[in-house]
Amino acid sequence: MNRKISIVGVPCDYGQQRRGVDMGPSAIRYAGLQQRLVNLGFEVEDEGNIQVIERNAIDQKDEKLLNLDEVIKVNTALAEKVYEVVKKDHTPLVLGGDHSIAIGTLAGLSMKYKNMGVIWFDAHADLNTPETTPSGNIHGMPLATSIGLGHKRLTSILHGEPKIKAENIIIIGGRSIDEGERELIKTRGIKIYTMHEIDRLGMTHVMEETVNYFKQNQIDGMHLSLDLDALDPLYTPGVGTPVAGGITYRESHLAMEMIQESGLLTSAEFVEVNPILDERNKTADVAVALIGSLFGETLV
Ligand SMILES: NC(=[NH2+])NCCC[C@H](N)C(=O)O
Ligand SMILES: [Mn+2]
Ligand SMILES: [Mn+2]
Repeated sequence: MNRKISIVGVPCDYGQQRRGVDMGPSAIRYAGLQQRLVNLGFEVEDEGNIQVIERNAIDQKDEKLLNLDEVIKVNTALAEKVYEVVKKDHTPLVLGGDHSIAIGTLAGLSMKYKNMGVIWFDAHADLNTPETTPSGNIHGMPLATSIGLGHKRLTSILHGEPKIKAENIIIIGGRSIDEGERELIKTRGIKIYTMHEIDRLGMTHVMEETVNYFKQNQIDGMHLSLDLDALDPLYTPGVGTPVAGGITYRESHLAMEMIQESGLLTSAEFVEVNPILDERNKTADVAVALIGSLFGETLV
């Protein structure tokens, strides 16, 4: 990982229907992100926010994929930005916004990494397609999109190839998986550690297996996409789609520390922080604490 980090904010809430997640980047910055990274010895460049058109100005069209045009616009701009960041060899740290922004992040990263491993830390699998989505919300589709499944205009952002390989995905924390997603997990052989495996094996074992698996696959980069709803809502109440029975604060820190220890990490994104639903910025505080561990903070 390069010691120069580029922060990119994406104040996008078009991938789902609750307002407020567009304020995520601001809340995470406010929680002390930059100083935290500087204290760890990183050179930090805040690239500012991707421009997102004000939601009030858009009338909701009656469409199957909600706000498709806006999601495409944001993700195209983000993909180009992330590509710029990796071209100058900086480590991208992307702040959401809802999880639809992973479409742009992964597209940008795919320009540099051809065999990238992706850790999808999430209560959900985000593997829906226009055919299987129960909601029409594009934040439920970024993983499917990135392996080349879904609306052509989404899968062809930046280039027409799949952005990542299904066998290079590991979902951690899953506990709300839709029928169509289950099918894809089976047919595509996508690796997933649900809460069942986390309870049964323990987070240490899950992370050891994750790191070993990626080493076996000879990945050329590793991206962490962390949806704050992976944690139990007890710790991160400020999310739009909370699911009970999640990862604990301690387990999530351990996972971050073990990713850091692996030395494989090359980029990260933290998404779904919704300050309107939060309690005194608790969820953004957790995001920044996790980023601290991910980038090398230790207890002593
Ligand atoms: N990134 C998220 N929080 N995604 C939640 C997705 C929920 C549900 N599976 C859907 O497709 O609508
Ligand atoms: Mn989620
Ligand atoms: Mn998600």
